[in-house]
Amino acid sequence: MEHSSILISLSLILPLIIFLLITKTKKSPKNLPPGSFGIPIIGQSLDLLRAMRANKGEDWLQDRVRKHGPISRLNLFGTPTVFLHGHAANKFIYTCSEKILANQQPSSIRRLCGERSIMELNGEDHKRVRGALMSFLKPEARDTLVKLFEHLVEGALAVPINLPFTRFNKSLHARSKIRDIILELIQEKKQQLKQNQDLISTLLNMRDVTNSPILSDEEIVDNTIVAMIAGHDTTSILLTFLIKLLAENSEVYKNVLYEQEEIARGKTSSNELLTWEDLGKMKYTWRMATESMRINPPVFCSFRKVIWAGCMTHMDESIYPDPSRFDPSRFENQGGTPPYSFVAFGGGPRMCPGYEFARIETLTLIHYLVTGFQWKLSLQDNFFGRDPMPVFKHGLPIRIELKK
Ligand code: HEM
Repeated sequence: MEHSSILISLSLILPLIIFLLITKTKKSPKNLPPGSFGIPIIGQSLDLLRAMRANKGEDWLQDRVRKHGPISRLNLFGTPTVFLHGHAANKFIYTCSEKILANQQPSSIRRLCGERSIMELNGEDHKRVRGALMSFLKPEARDTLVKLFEHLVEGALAVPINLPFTRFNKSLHARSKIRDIILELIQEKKQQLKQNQDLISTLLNMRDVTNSPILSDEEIVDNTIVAMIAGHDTTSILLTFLIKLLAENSEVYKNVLYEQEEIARGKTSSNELLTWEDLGKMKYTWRMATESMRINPPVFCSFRKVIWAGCMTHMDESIYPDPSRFDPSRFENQGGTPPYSFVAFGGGPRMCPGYEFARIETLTLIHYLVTGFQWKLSLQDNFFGRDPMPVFKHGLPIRIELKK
């Protein structure tokens, strides 16, 4: 072997030997939960991501619970962390003070969404930004930039190694382009001084008692990115599941159609828009959407300083008997269900501020879809994996036509 190749081999193997020696000789402190942190930075990330892409994320976490119990340590997406499981964990996380469990995302999400995004902030800063976002989330929001956001989301749960051709590197590039576009929009909107037409002008126009802007430009950039990610993929994946469900389950379709046609019949013309009152009448349709999110929650796991998959309570037999059965009537009377059992939108002070917005989008789309169109799935065998959001392997091709 040539000298140069020996040197290259040594430089690759030596760090690994040193790492193994260190981890062998270093005793883990007694008060850490069971488990291990694995290889630095990578830890168990690749294992979990592989399981999620095969839609086996829940099984992977269940195995962990069987092996180490409901609390264990691991290393995910560049951050040594603690995994918590179960209904008691949901209750603890959603109700405990931020002094005990401050919000902190894995470093991949932090670097893609920004240091000043709502998901990183705590205390008064969190309240200020959340208030600003919530005051916008009443009217409608949407924009272009879809492709860049797709790239950005792909790297949200990834090992945060920024080397050329890695997913994370592609996502960071997408973030930097999105940041430039949003900064340019901020400058444009500052000159136009238009009132609350969209998310950015709403955030720009917000003033405190001294008439100073409530959010800095960087905070507007980071939180526009979060609102786009949190608001786009979540609702669109819910709608994808519902379109599939309605095509496959004739009983559910019949009930939804009956409810929506009743509402359409109450209109004097087909151009008359839906009202708040109409949305309130769509009780069965929302129960169907809720049951769909119970079985297939769009958001699989969340992070504070710990990671937990709160939605695993959705499959707890003692809370939801025969949990794999699709049954919207479970949500008719919620009296007997313990709090923090259905957590598709999270809970506590960090519960999804887009809940109402997502409900309006979903109910409105389903109304116009079932009353105006009929459709069939083009593919029968189609399964989904999480990447990190649920994605159907072949998309969801459908044959759709106007109702006669
Ligand atoms: C079906 C639709 C949706 C689902 C299932 C969903 C789910 C969630 C969940 C589980 C959380 C809490 C995560 C945690 O506890 O760490 C959350 C937070 C959040 N969601 Fe949603 N969401 C949806 C739609 C939306 C929409 C439409 C928007 C905005 C346009 C939005 C904006 C946000 C924001 C900004 C946060 C962070 C809140 C904070 O940290 O205080 N979401 N969402």
